[in-house]
Amino acid sequence: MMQPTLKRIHVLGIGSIGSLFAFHLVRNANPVSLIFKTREKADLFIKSGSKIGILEQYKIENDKNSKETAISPYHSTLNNIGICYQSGFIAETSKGEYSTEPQEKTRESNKLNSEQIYKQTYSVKKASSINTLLVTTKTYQTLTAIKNISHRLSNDPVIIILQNGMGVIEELLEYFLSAKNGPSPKFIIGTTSHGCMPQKKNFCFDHTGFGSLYFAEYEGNNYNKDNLNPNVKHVLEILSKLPLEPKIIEYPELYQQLLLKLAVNAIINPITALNRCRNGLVFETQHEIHKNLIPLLCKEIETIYRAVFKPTMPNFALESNIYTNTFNVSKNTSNNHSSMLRDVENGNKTEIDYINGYLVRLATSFGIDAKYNKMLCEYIKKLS
Ligand SMILES: CC(C)(CO)[C@@H](O)C(=O)[O-]
Repeated sequence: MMQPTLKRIHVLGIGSIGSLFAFHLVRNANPVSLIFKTREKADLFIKSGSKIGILEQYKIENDKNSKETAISPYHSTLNNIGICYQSGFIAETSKGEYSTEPQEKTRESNKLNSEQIYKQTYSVKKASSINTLLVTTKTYQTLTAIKNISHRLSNDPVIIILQNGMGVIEELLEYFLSAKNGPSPKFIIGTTSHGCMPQKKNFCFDHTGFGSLYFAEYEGNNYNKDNLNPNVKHVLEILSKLPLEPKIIEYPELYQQLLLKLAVNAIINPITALNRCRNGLVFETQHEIHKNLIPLLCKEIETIYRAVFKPTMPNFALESNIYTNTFNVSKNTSNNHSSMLRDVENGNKTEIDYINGYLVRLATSFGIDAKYNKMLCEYIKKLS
């Protein structure tokens, strides 16, 4: 069998989750390139030392019998010793340039613009083509971000999609199908409840909640579980070694995990954004209105999922299980500002169209009126 020709993993979307994964991929000895949106951002990364810092902040039980002590091989090295830095990344731009270490500084002329300063300061090289791409961008930015790097994709890249919300894979499939003679990627879809938040310091993050992590080959790849594509298999092997408790599963099970996570996000994200509160306060009594809304949302989501899975309803999709699962995530990530709250705080667009909006579209396709999800979409859009 032909050996996969995978070299470097490119990460698109250098936010909290992208950085957490890039950090652990490099610690596991995988070559990683970070694709920054702008030259300025790549420049800032290099000036900050070309490193990512992670502070493991999730609670570790000291009890010897506790399962949690076995979660990550990095506990002993990372926990209680403060932030841990990882270097060894290449910073790239979407155009396909990357910068090596600073050359002799020649910044004496203030007549130079930032582009010229950059060119004189760093040696800018042409970046390699992309075989393996980990996408952790915001859902609404993904299609544009992929279009911007499409000239750099190899003929048969493996694209891993790991983000909140749903609906992006459909957009990407449509794009790649319509681009004649373009690359024909194989997709891996992931979902995670690991909590990670940016610190004030550039490129430093708090890993605040040790959650779950699942990956599966996307079924639309003409998935055949007895004969996985060798490149996909190789990438799944790399992902399975991450110290974040990854589980490699089959797509139908992953689809359920995606819908489970979607339900969590459809409750925690808009409620934290509307109340400007941390995840841990979503179920607290001081937020009475939204406390009453949660059971209604759980019921509505159950109705939608019942239509999706008809005639066999999986347990996770029952109203009571959606409630319990969301409650647990809110407690496990209690100190987090949800991604939607952070978007609202920073004046950014939110992912509401790919979370509650996706549920509304799914409901409509079954003739269901998802009025509580619709209401949350309207409220959130007024904020951002
Ligand atoms: C799980 C979650 C709600 C934790 O903050 C996260 O998915 C988020 O912030 O969107």
